[in-house]
Amino acid sequence: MLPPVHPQTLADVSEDDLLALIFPSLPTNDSVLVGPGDDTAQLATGSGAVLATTDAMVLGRDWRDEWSTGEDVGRKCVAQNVADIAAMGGVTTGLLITLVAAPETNVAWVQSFTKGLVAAAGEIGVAVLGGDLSSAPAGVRMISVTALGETEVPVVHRSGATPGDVIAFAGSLGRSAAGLELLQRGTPDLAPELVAYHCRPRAAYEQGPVAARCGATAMLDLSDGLVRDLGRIAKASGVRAQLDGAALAPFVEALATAVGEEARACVLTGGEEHSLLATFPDRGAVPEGWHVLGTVGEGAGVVLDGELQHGGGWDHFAG
Ligand SMILES: Nc1ncnc2c1ncn2[C@@H]1O[C@H](COP(=O)(O)OP(=O)(O)O)[C@@H](O)[C@H]1O
Ligand SMILES: Cc1ncc(C[n+]2csc(CCOP(=O)(O)OP(=O)(O)O)c2C)c(N)n1
Ligand SMILES: [Mg+2]
Repeated sequence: MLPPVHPQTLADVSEDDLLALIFPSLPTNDSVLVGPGDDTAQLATGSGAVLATTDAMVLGRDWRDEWSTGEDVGRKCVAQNVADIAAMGGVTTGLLITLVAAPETNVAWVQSFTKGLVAAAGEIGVAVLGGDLSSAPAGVRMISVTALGETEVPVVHRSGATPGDVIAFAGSLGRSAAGLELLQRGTPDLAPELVAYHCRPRAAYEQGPVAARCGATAMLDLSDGLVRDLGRIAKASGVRAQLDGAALAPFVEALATAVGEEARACVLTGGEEHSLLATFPDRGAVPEGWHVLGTVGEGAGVVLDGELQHGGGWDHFAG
């Protein structure tokens, strides 16, 4: 349990004071040989190889304090990274958390962030191994999370799809983007469950290793939009990804009441969903609970009902 909410800003406390608030609640697991507090952490590995990934979140770009609580941000930064490990077929074992924040940041925000982080990591048995704190100019706050993981099965790359494969996903489509759209319109009450998914995504992490065991030929997690991310599989594999509009229709319809005409764009180009998208050698190999969306053919790019798809999706720099 975290101590009661703190009334001060970071300018009022020392780094050690702040760490003393954070450390007691951090989750651990059996792989942790040295946890937070020393110069590095030490993690035992069973498989002889480590999966490593990192993802950053920046105030104003990845979240707004009017829309997301500290707890939401804590949960989301875990989800983003754990989904990346799952997308290789792996299981996350530990996380390193860097918090860079302006001195005017409330200590209560850091406590709320830690609560979300601890909850999301603890629920899936992931240890928080340590991290770093740094100050920033006024108005700046960012989080960087590094996740470490392992896999008992060979990793699944983006590059293994071949013509004849089936495209499928586990999780949801367009819900995060629809939630963001409602926040931007100022009508979050129209579908609070979509807003909740945007603020606190929880991907089907456990399906990553399942897909790997079922022979997935390529896989990634949907962070920048279905068409853009599928295009990455197509490009890495040297194939054409063929989406079937009829297979996508129910996911578009499910969002139509909340966001109307935008529903299709949410499904095709919405980011931050963190569902797993994979290709399998045939329909029989697609695991239970996965939804088939199309097939892999010869050529390049992504087509929807035969029509080549251009642009859309999230890009930090090109917009
Ligand atoms: N600044 C960087 N230096 C080196 N490699 C990077 C950097 N940024 C991203 N990458 C690598 O580029 C690839 C694509 O990154 P990204 O789009 O962030 O992946 P993801 O959507 O899985 O988070 C990843 O393999 C990532 O490790
Ligand atoms: C205030 C705000 N504006 C816009 C967005 C939408 N947004 C921010 S990042 C992103 C996509 C992916 O993020 P990134 O951290 O680059 O994921 P990666 O591809 O590295 O996994 C999206 C759709 C948001 N979450 N919050
Ligand atoms: Mg990234």
